[in-house]
Amino acid sequence: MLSLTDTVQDAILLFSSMGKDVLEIHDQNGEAAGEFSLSDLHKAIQQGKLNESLKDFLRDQSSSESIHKNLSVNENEYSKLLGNHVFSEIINSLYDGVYITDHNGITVQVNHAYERITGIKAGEVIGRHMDELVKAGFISRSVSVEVLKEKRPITRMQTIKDKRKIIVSGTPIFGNNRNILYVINSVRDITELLHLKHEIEELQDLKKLRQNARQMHVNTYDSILNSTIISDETREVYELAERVAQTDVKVLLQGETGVGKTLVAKFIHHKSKRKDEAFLELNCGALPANLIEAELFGYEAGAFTGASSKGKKGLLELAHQGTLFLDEIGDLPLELQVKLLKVVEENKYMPVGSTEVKSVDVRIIAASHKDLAEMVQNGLFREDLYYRLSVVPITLPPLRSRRKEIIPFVQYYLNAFNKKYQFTKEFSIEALDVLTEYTWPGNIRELINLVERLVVTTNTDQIDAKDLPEGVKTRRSEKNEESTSLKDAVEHVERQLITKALKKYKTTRKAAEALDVSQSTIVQKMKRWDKVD
Ligand SMILES: Nc1ncnc2c1ncn2[C@@H]1O[C@H](COP(=O)(O)OP(=O)(O)OP(=O)(O)O)[C@@H](O)[C@H]1O
Repeated sequence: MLSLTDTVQDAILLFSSMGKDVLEIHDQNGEAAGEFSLSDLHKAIQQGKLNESLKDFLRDQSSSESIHKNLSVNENEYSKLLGNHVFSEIINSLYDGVYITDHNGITVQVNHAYERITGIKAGEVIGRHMDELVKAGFISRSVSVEVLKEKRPITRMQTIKDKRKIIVSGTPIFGNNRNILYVINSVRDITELLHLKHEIEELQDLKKLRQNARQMHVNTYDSILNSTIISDETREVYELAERVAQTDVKVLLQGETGVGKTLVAKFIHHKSKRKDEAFLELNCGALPANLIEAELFGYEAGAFTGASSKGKKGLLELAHQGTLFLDEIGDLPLELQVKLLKVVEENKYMPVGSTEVKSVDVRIIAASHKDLAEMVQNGLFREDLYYRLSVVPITLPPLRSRRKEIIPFVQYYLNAFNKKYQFTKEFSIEALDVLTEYTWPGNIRELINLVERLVVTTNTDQIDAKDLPEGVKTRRSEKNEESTSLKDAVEHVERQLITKALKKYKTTRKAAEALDVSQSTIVQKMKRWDKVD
């Protein structure tokens, strides 16, 4: 499970996650090279050798053990010692907890550190048998009892109340005739250590994210799109958009509000042969039906009350040879859908109040945040129009499922607003953490607005988690229940386990063995994740 070059710290995490007492160590060829036990870990912690490699640590131990002698002492001397107040003072001055039981498993002494670490008072346990204390729920299992049974030193990692993790090492003290007189347990709280290790790892992840963010800024498109951030998570979308830009094929962009549909439409236009002609936009959800009709198809002079006496050109005509982007197409009333179908199928239409059929050469890109396929099923959107418009459907995922992009977006817009308002603000790591966890119902648009607001309203150079709006802070914890499907959650766990195993074993074959799955399962999953990334 471990390699010789791993450090003692790496072993702590593995012990904690695997719940084992002994872990195998492998050399660089994957061959078994020894074992690392909980009692080795305990020694390493006591000797402050957390950053030492397992190879160095085990080498040092074997040389020191060879000079270690087993002391055997008279029983009377011990019982005198235990009652002695100098001895009590000595053990009370230790930082680690000490718990002593006699040969029957009855508690005879505990020190202050033990009380501090476990919250259990000496008066509650002294004179009581360990089995009784396990039954009463003070501890989950007794290392002393195991030592008495097996007559050898034993070390265990345990979880006590408040989910604190402790490491307990029990050592038997033998009398002259090799019978056990006492068991001395030393107890160390390693919760803090584990915590620190997690924090270090999280910081490293964050650092990597920031580096990626920098690379992504370089990786932008030119001209109008030089502010487009294209991450691994959206690269496929933009690559597809670039391919379809070469032809006039109809594209339907789908995704929640603010995910970047308009930007992709502009991107297609600017990558197409129409790039020097107009790109016009109509939000079908923003106007009543009659006005949409007038806007889109134009009207003849005097076509309706209030119409301009000169008539008006419609967007279709104005976008001739260019691109017309119809946003929120799902809101287009059914009667106008018929008219649009004629444009899409024949490139022909009639302005309002006119009998003249006009021809037009325009590329139409439609977008919707509603599920058009479902609308078709419910009779709210024409099926023929749906199929005509969605020859190439492109779906933009919500920001909450493109988490790797959040920090790059935040940093990018932070720079932009710092420049605009002449500030040099920065986000604290905690604030970035909260922003990464947030659900972003308004997606990138919401993120841009929030960053601008924070840059302008905070009065220190560092924007901290406490400066974020309440909604952002509270919606983070709801996120998992709200937006993670069971499938996503399972995939997330699978991915974590496989990544960890690959890191450890280096080859898919060995990782597969460790996880008890076939090698092809791992390879297939990795291929799928590669695509998603
Ligand atoms: N990849 C990107 N890089 C940088 N900014 C982006 C990116 N994608 C979107 N944005 C910005 O996010 C904001 C919202 O994007 P956009 O207007 O394209 O979303 P939308 O999906 O069309 O929203 P709606 O459905 O509400 O019209 C815009 O300011 C846009 O410039």
